[in-house]
Amino acid sequence: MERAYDPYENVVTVLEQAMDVGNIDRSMFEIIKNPQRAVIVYLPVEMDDGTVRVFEGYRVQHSNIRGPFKGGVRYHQDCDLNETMALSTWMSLKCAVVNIPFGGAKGGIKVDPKTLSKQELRRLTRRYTYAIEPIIGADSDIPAPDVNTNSQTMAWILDTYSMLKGKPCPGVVTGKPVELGGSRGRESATGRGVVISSKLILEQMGETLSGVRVAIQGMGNVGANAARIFHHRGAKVIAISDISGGLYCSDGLDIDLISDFVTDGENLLKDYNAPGVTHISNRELLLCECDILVPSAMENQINEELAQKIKCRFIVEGANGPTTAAADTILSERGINLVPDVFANSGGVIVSYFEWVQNIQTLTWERDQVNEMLEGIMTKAFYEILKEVEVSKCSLRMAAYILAIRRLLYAEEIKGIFP
Ligand SMILES: NC(=O)C1=CN([C@@H]2O[C@H](COP(=O)(O)OP(=O)(O)OC[C@H]3O[C@@H](n4cnc5c(N)ncnc54)[C@H](OP(=O)(O)O)[C@@H]3O)[C@@H](O)[C@H]2O)C=CC1
Ligand SMILES: O=C(O)CCC(=O)C(=O)O
Repeated sequence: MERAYDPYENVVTVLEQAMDVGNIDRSMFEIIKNPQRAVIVYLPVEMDDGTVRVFEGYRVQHSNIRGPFKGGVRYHQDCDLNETMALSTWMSLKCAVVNIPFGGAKGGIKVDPKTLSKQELRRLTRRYTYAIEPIIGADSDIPAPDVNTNSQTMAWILDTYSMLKGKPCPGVVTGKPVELGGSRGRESATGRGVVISSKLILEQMGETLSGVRVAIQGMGNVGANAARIFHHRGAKVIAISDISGGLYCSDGLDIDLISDFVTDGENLLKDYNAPGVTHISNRELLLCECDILVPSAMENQINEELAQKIKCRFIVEGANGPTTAAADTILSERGINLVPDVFANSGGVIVSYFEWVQNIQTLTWERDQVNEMLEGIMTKAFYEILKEVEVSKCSLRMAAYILAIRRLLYAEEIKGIFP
């Protein structure tokens, strides 16, 4: 019988592969593999009808060796401890790849947020913050948005934490509203980073974004912002999707019109109609002929079976862990270039870093300055990854992992592992 996909098992497999390819001392593997702390919390919440439900939540702190723990909070019905462990590991790797002074963490609550009212979500978020308050803080662990959470969620976390501390603590979360100390450019940063990654990989082939055909799975924070920025930079977004299915137009979709249609969060793409636009399934989107495929929804979207059939030239991973380790090998054999999640979606945490720096120094920066600095950090990291590709004769994913693992282990070594 086929075993169910486990994201943590997947990231551990890739870590092992990278340590072998990079010739890294395997005796250090357990340090990289295991999170420093994994917390499960149970959250009693009063529903609007007066009943009480208890939700399960998590905060996994993978590593703070290079700086405070950092990573988003996800609300999803399939969220569990193993997924949160995988996501926290990816955060440590991501911050190390782009060389920002943060470690890695991730949080989540097992809940389908679409079944809760706004008031119920607020009470749930406040309960969760209360439960993890002892282990978060501007100098210890800094949450941010992830799937089904946003600047509003961060505002609730900020307010609850500040109430408990008896003072404003803006640096405890990033991705909050600009009016509460959020950074300009954070909302669109992950999508912008995906476009920067695409531009950088195309440049290696002597190409530009102009006219390239892009298919994007997921029309949330990452996918929608990436779609908009691709569109405005001259790429042709030919397919996009959300949970209800996808839209396809070989001449390019009108992303501005579609964004307006889905902006309030009420409308689904399945209800969008326009001349020349056809409805496709998420599977058809992943298999459509295009230059760049951007999975920006969930893990485990590109498996072995799909990897054999995918018809794109490049994959740029907007989501965390959308490609399984087995699929990765097949894509590599087929010569499909893949820009890995730990680099491609790092724009969010990079601008979160800028937000945190602004908060602790009581500064506010302009959007252009933020975007320019984001591009600078990503470009530098990309060339470091390319250098590692040459040295280790490996894929971009392997090179990014090798670079990150070496940085994490070097920090362990100079700190002195034992007290
Ligand atoms: N937000 C951020 O800054 C960052 C996010 N990421 C990663 O990017 C990915 C997306 O996150 P984000 O955009 O924030 O999340 P959002 O909740 O904003 O959006 C998720 C999108 O994916 C769609 N979706 C969910 N499940 C499926 C599915 N099975 N098939 C197709 N579409 C699906 C959702 O559709 P619907 O809305 O209809 O449910 C929605 O359009 C995640 O892997 C996340 O960890 C990585 C770095 C930073
Ligand atoms: O902005 C952040 O701190 C983290 C974003 C995130 O969760 C991620 O990169 O996966």
